[in-house]
Amino acid sequence: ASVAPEVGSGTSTFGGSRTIPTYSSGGTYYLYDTTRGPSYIRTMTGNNGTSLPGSYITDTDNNFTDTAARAGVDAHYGAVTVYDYYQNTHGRNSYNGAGANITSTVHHRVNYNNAFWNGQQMVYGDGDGSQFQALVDLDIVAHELTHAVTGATAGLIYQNESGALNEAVSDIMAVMVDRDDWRLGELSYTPGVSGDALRNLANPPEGNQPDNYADRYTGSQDNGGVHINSGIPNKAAYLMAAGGTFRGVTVASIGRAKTEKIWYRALTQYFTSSTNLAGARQGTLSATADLYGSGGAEYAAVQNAWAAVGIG
Ligand SMILES: CCC(=O)Oc1c(C)cccc1C(=O)O
Ligand SMILES: [Ca+2]
Ligand SMILES: [Zn+2]
Repeated sequence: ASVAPEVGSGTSTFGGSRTIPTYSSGGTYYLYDTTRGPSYIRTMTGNNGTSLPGSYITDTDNNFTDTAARAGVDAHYGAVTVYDYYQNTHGRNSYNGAGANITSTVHHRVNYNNAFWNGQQMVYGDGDGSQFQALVDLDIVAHELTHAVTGATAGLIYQNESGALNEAVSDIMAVMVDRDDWRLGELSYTPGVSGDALRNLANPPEGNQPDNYADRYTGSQDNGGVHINSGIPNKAAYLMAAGGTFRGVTVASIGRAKTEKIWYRALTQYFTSSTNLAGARQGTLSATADLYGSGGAEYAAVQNAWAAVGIG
């Protein structure tokens, strides 16, 4: 058929190749998926300008190897991977739970060290080549799409403690999608330096974040420290999943699978727009009680994890 969904491939920014869903029409191939819940999941290029969504990324065959296509290949791979995570792990059909279409745009602006969800779509910069290379690491894609999930559910206000929780939810879901580690954005961050990451949920201070409530930032920078204080709930989530003794408190590991279920249920059933970090403790405890009861190892681990970071 000259118009059909296809399975294609493409070269990744980070080396190697990705298998990606594509669409062909009249011999032109597009980064465009029609095989999942949404009518489309599509990845566009901003051509290093500011207009959105920009233009389609195309190829004359089903193997996207052009250098200019690499960021698009990764963003597209990430978008469908994160879609599948929410559908398969949490039974959620797209960020709104009702199959909303997903658009991503890469090559936004010039040397842009940012990635964001603008309320309608995901947008990715190329980085300046020093602080970042293309910000299309799977962790980052999952972080951005989770901002959309949060926006469609709890709507956590993006400032002060509710904003730190908003950021933490995005980081926590991101490390559950990119399940190999507790680091965030390591492929995109500082291409000239190996072994570092944008943030590390196992050890937030590595990313200049606090890992306990007493050390929280109370200033006005960064919308009241949303990317700073997220280290506190991030550390709590890490302790729930991996366990450990921290600041004199021992937390028994409950594993990643239970931890992601607890946080997803807390986000979608208990968190509201004004939930602060004390409210995050309460919401995750309520979610744990719903899922596993309030007398078991899971509930104790959640209690201890928050206590270890100085909350509750
Ligand atoms: C892990 C992804 C991330 O933090 O993206 C951002 C960057 C790189 C700069 C500013 C804001 C964000 C964000 O999405 O919070
Ligand atoms: Ca990672
Ligand atoms: Zn964010």
